[in-house]
Amino acid sequence: MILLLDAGNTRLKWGLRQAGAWRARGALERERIGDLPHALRQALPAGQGLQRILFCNVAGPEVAAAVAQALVPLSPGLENFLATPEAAGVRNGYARPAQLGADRWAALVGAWNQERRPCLVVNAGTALTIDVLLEDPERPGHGYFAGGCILPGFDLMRGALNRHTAQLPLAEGDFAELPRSTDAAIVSGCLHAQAGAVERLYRQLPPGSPCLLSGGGAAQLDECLDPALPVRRVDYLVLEGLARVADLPAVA
Ligand SMILES: Nc1ncnc2c1ncn2[C@@H]1O[C@H](COP(=O)(O)OP(=O)(O)OP(=O)(O)O)[C@@H](O)[C@H]1O
Ligand SMILES: CC(C)(CO)[C@@H](O)C(=O)NCCC(=O)O
Ligand SMILES: [K+]
Repeated sequence: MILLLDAGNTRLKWGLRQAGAWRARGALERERIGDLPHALRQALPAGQGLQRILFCNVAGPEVAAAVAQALVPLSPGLENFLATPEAAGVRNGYARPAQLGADRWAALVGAWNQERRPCLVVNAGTALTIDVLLEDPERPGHGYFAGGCILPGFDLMRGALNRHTAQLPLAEGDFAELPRSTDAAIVSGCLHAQAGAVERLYRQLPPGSPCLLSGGGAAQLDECLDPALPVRRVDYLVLEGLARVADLPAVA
């Protein structure tokens, strides 16, 4: 059994994989990382241990330490997954490839290996990331991460308005094309900004390319995207990419 871990800034997502298939997946709030061994023991078939742990972390050293600590009783040792210039058939176009968030890189690897064609890779989490994945002009059949954007996620956007103004509440409610209340104006303003950025970056792709949407905010964002956009909702895209890397034969 292999354990794949995606530590984001809000939640830790985990997946157990065996013989190329998921045995179990789940998510924990970052304050509940101590519950990870319990969740894993419930999911692991009796008598089965972990052969390998692949850890993708963009949440900093404290979270890394908490995860390592929680896994001591189970752990064969954590392998850190980091962005590299190339992985599993995808080339990283960042000026400094190692600067790219490991979660974005894993999602891009997962996306290419699912789609094998250009796509927009969107993760609506604590941050919203919108990444352009093309076919590599230098290596047909391979993926090329051509660049992408980082925005505040929905909660960060509406939270910033609330914290830094006198009159704006922590808005709740539904999206409206043309809002007529303060709450709707804030909720819709944040979602218009996010959807607009997705639709603008989508212009970088060949017409008809899929837009892969994942993360805790995916459903909410999906509701206000242009219906003409070919959206594909993918749960746990980062874990899919990590699984692809873990399933590869080790480089000698
Ligand atoms: N039920 C929900 N309805 C609407 N939006 C939601 C919901 N749950 C989460 N979100 C939005 O999703 C974003 C964060 O999602 P979540 O807490 O699942 O983090 P995540 O996708 O695990 O991100 P990270 O990888 O950064 O931890 C926030 O912007 C939040 O507003
Ligand atoms: C953008 C986030 C926060 C998204 O989780 C993460 O991928 C990150 O910290 N990235 C590092 C910077 C970058 O990707 O350019
Ligand atoms: K994040």
